[in-house]
Amino acid sequence: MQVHNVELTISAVKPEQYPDKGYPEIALAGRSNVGKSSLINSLINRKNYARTSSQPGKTQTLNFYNIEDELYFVDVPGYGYAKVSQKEREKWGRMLETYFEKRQELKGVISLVDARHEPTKLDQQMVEFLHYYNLPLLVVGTKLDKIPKSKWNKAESTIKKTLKLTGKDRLVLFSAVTKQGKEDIWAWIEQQAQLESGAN
Ligand SMILES: Nc1nc2c(ncn2[C@@H]2O[C@H](COP(=O)(O)OP(=O)(O)OP(=O)(O)O)[C@@H](O)[C@H]2O)c(=O)[nH]1
Repeated sequence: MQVHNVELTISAVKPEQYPDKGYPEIALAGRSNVGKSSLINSLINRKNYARTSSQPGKTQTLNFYNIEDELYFVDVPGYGYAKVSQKEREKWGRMLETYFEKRQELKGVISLVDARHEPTKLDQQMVEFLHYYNLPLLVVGTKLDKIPKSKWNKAESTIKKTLKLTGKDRLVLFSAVTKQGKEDIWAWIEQQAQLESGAN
């Protein structure tokens, strides 16, 4: 997709605030600092649209980005930030459950993991949760430029094995620096959202 127009429609905390346009939605989830804002910025060809932060886990809202009046990217707040209280964490869990369980417009979830390391317990729990709701899943292994090419296969198999990915799930390794993987990610998004494909 050629992205020219992007707009942060709403930062929502409850379903009444979700947009009502009916566009397909692709959610992006991952632990704090995994590279989610960088991926979103790469996908929409912007340098700094989605905020890349040095304060991990700040956002506790679902941020709906309107992409070309065709779909929404839904930026799910990062998990695994130690300084968040138990109460905040429960609130976050309930917000996600409500969204993932009930949202008809949700067509797929991109779950980000750091390709340099074995996925964490929280990464595993997120994938279990998405499997439970039977949501189409694309796992993106980030920061690929930080791994030597000779270790890419190993990184892939570690992610697949640790997250117990099934034949239905997809895995793409990605770098926000080299943009490797970007086209495959867009192809998956267009397929899930049933958009016509086009060069980006
Ligand atoms: N080398 C390299 N660095 C990356 C890549 N992606 C992200 N980073 C860096 O990793 C750090 C975190 O990236 P963000 O995109 O802000 O991560 P985030 O997941 O949005 O973080 P939160 O805002 O805390 O949720 C930043 O310093 C980025 O520059 C990548 O593909 N390669």
